[in-house]
Amino acid sequence: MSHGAGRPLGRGRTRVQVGRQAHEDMHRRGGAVDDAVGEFVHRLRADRANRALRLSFLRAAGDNGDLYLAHAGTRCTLLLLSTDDGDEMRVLAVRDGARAREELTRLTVEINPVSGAVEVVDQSEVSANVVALADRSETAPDAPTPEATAPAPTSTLRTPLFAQYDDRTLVDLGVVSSLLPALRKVTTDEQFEKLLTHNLPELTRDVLLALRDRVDPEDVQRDITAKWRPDENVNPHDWARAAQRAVSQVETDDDAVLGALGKSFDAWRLFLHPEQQRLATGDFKSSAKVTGGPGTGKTVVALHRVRHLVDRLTPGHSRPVLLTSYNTNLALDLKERLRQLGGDELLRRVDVKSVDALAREIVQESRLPLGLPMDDDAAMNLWHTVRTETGLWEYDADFLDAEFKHVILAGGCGSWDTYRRVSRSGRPRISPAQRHKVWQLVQAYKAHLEAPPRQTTYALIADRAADLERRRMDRVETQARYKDEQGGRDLVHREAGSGMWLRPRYQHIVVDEAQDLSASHWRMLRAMVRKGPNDIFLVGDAHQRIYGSRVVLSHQGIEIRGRASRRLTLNYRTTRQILGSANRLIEGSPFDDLDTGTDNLNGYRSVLTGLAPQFWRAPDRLTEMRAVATLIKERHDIHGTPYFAMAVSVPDGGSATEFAGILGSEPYSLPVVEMGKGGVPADSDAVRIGTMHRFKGLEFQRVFLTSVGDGQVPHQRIEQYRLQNPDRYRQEEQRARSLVFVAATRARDELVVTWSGRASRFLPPDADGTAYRATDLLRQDGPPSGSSGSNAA
Ligand SMILES: Nc1ncnc2c1ncn2[C@@H]1O[C@H](COP(=O)(O)OP(=O)(O)OP(=O)(O)O)[C@@H](O)[C@H]1O
Repeated sequence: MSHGAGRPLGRGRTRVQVGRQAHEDMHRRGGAVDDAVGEFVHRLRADRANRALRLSFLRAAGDNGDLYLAHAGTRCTLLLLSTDDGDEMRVLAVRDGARAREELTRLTVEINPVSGAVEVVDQSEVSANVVALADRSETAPDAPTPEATAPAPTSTLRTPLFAQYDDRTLVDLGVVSSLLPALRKVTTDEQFEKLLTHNLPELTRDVLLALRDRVDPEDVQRDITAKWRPDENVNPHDWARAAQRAVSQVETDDDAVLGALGKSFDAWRLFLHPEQQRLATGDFKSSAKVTGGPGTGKTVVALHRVRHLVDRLTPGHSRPVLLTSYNTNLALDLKERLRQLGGDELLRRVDVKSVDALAREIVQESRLPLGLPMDDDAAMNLWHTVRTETGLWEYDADFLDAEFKHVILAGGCGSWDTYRRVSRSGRPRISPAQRHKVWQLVQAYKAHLEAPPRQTTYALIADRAADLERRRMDRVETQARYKDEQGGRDLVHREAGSGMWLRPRYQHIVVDEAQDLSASHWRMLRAMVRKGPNDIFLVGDAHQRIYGSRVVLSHQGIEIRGRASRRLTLNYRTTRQILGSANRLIEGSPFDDLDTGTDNLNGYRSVLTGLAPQFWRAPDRLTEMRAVATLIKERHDIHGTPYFAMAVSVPDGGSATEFAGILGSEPYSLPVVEMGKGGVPADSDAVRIGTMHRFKGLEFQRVFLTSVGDGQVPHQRIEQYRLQNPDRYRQEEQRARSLVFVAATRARDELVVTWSGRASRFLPPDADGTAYRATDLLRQDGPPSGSSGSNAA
């Protein structure tokens, strides 16, 4: 049935949604288009009959939907889907310029039978691009492509890239059917890359990339397609239902849509992957855990989870939800991102703080003598002092510190007798006699801390806080039992003398970067929330563990069962090229799943494509630093990258100062800022310089991973353990790999790796031979380093 002028649109308010592809159209076109669409949506909501909107009927979509074109200011034209007689409208695509109307008219719009999403494809533009490339290779068969320098056979002789999959298979996997004619013409990787530059539906893009990487269709079905299936059957002709189904769209109310149409556009505020959405809004019998490689949106899920939990609270003024993380600067970052998601209203119901800050507050609140907390460096120095005083040189400070935190405190070892028996699984082996010596060292360490002026460490504070919270929770539970025995009468209890209400400290706890928390932290958190549905929700990745040691959550009373443990695999931050190099850093090493199992990065992938990482080799350190300065200056001056979007990672604090000195002085004079514990002011337009530790959880457009030389990464001091203590050696090596992995995966668009002397063994074996030479870069007549250049990764 067709409607000459569409179903009549009565007056009245309309619910307006903006689809993901339309958002991407806007994002690609920039701020003015965002503003124009925002203004249009605002007016459409108020009255769809407003003539100034210049809505014109285009064609019917199935039996219960209509497509309209509309003008948003003078800047752009929109394609809209109207259902329910105009009560529901969805912006499907946005174009600007003189040919906008024509471009929108020729779009194919269909309901994807797998996901139920309304999807848009510009068939003619896609075909034209693909065909143009095919023609080029026919007329110039010898022209080298980036992938192949051998003469290319003409396209007529080539087999289409996806020939082995029939149409049915592709559509069943989720590929939008209107793309198939163009897809069948794709015979080279170059054409495929071109196809990917189009604003394709997310599922289609992901499936095609997986098939191109030779992933078995059955695995694609399980790992990708299945995650997009809604809980109901999809009717690909029911446009009204499809419009309501808002696949992966988490904000459906209009104010939220409008709010996001500003200049601070961030897709994650509006659209989650269906798997992310399921996790953020799921109902779990007890705790839940989300793992996944860097950039898979774990933090995004954690933030949405917080909002979901807050939305379900009864109104009040308290803060019953805790959002916590290991680092102070990350906690600050989380607070800011939470504000972006739900404004001050959301923040008012949430405590956002680092675990150590929280532990400190608990101990302070108890009024027990706390002692002055030492920072990590001072705590480490104290181990050096104790070793010197006792003459027990056999154990280094790193080992002792870890043994103290991860065995003695984690195991609640208050006496030699308990330490003698405690399990040390996962720790380097030591004999019973050695264990005794370690115990002596620990006693000396504690004696130092207790001597006036009393001092303490964050590990001890967390341990003390965990005990205090455990006792508090015991009392809460005793009172609850008493209340039950009294027939459920609502007793108002107060802690004798303290004036504090006796109730669990939080209703829900959400933890980011969970892999770095210690056993004491988990004990404390466990005791802050009553065991029950949705108590603790944690996100983390053992591949990125750079502080703590393995903690088995179930041993800390945190139970995660069946479907409450999920892994995210789609990276939204880093290009496939960068990810490929980063993944090689940790390939083959075993990692845990934060519980009793193991984890891996199977299926971990990115749908973003970009440059291969660049490798630069320098004969000495000064040349390396000058090369980095030159590259940064060029990215800024020629490619327009703001300074704040670039970061330089260094192995230690001393190198940070050294780099800052060279970059900041003549002839480069670049604005630089060192990344400290408290982060960096967001508005300072300066290149960030920091140790790899500081890069955790952050992201930058371009990352310069420096000093990745032999003896520096991993540090040569670990060589002493190679023969003498192989367990320790493995641990140190794994941590060093994780650290470089974390730093490398912060890069969004470009990763530049530099070193002086010989390359680190973590880099590809031919790195020294294939890397660019920093000396060429610094020669007056040397070649430019072009951020579009690439070399072997
Ligand atoms: N569904 C989504 N749509 C668009 N962008 C997303 C989505 N999910 C995450 N992102 C973006 O991907 C990037 C990485 O997200 P996030 O920081 O949550 O990842 P993560 O898994 O916590 O990473 P890491 O472990 O490396 O800290 C961010 O830029 C975020 O905005």
